[in-house]
Amino acid sequence: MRYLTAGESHGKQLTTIIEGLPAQMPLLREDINESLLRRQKGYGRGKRMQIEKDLVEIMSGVRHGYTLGSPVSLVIHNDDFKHWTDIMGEDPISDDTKLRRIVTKPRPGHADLNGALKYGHRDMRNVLERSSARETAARVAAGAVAKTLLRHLDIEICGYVKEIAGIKATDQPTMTMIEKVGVSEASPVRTLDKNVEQQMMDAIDQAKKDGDSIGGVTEVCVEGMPAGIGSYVHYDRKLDSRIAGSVVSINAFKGVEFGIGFEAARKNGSEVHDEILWDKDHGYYRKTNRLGGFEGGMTTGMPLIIKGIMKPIPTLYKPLQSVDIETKEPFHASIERSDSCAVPAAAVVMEHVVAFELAKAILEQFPHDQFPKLKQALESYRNEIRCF
Ligand SMILES: Cc1cc2nc3c(=O)[nH]c(=O)nc-3n(C[C@H](O)[C@H](O)[C@H](O)COP(=O)(O)O)c2cc1C
Ligand SMILES: C=C(O[C@@H]1CC(C(=O)O)=C[C@@H](OP(=O)(O)O)[C@H]1O)C(=O)O
Repeated sequence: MRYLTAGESHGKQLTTIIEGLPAQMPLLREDINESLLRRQKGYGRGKRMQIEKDLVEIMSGVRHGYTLGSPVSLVIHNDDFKHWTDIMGEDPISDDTKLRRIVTKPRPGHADLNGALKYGHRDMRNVLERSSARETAARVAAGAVAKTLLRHLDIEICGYVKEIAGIKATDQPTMTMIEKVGVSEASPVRTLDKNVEQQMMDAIDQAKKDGDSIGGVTEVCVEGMPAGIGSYVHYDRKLDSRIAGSVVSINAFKGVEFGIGFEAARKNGSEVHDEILWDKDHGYYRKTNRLGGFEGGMTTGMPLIIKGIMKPIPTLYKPLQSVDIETKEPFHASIERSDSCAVPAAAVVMEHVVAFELAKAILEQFPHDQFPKLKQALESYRNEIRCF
């Protein structure tokens, strides 16, 4: 299974095409919309999120609530496009640079300058429109389809905020806790401790007041993955490495940790590795889960615990210095709008990119064109490894 996305941030729409889904899998528009709406929430977002109301249109590959086995194509319309029709339309436009809103001032921390150098664009709008994190809406749509597949295989996944600007969530949530607490409309920074949540929101307010931005740490927890998904035989079949790649591919993500993560470098082996136990009901399991559910590029059957590290948003109201590519003069740009913190939204994005990698790995290991057969195959495998 794979997916592609297309679309510019202020263009007409975002498109996602997913290929390789089995037929006869239940899939509803609501499954995807719920994820899209969660991604739009989050304290610290800018004005753009007040313009957009992300809703998916399923254009192909689904009939009467079930997949057909043919490519699934999904569309999300950009409501902001109506303000950009001339600038983002496909028809030729006047040479008047003001009218075209040509971008010649690259923003530090964005793809602007490197993208311009690579593709030869003297108008960096041609870079920023695609490099924008608006594209993560299309990725969440793909991930929501993958999450639906996982859910029907009794695998649950959730992403939440672990840390914002150095303020840490105090709890280690389990799936039951996540379901109970959820992600509320008013304060989608997911932590059980209201006090910590308030501190995070205060830090976001302060950053905004200072014209600055902040980053943080997101975490994804997965329960129900059987042991032995992924492989140790080749670098590109190691599931932890694929997940790491997909997490770092999210805009502004600069690192990944599994389980205790970088802490492992400072501990002895006896404090890091997870001892193996067995009982009749559960089969093999671990006394601890410090390695976050991965060994040798494969799942261990324990919950997967994955952290993503997000840098602060690069566009600042108190802007950094840069150089105009036409005049070569230094400037301090003024900006119109930006998020000051997108960590809560990014936690939802991370949940969905991880979901896609997991669903893909399962389909590689149990290749079935019909979803009921995939479900059956996974169930037999679960029984097999329990008694192994
Ligand atoms: C959900 C989300 C929202 C974002 N919103 C903004 C934003 O409003 N302003 C901004 O400058 N960067 C924003 N970013 C980050 C930039 O898209 C990203 O830093 C930039 O494309 C450069 O990519 P890199 O940081 O991965 O190198 C956002 C990222 C995510 C995941
Ligand atoms: C549109 C989204 O995020 C955008 C990501 C983004 C960036 O530079 O990455 C910049 C902002 O967009 P704009 O320049 O239109 O204000 C964010 O709102 C979204 O998440 O759907």
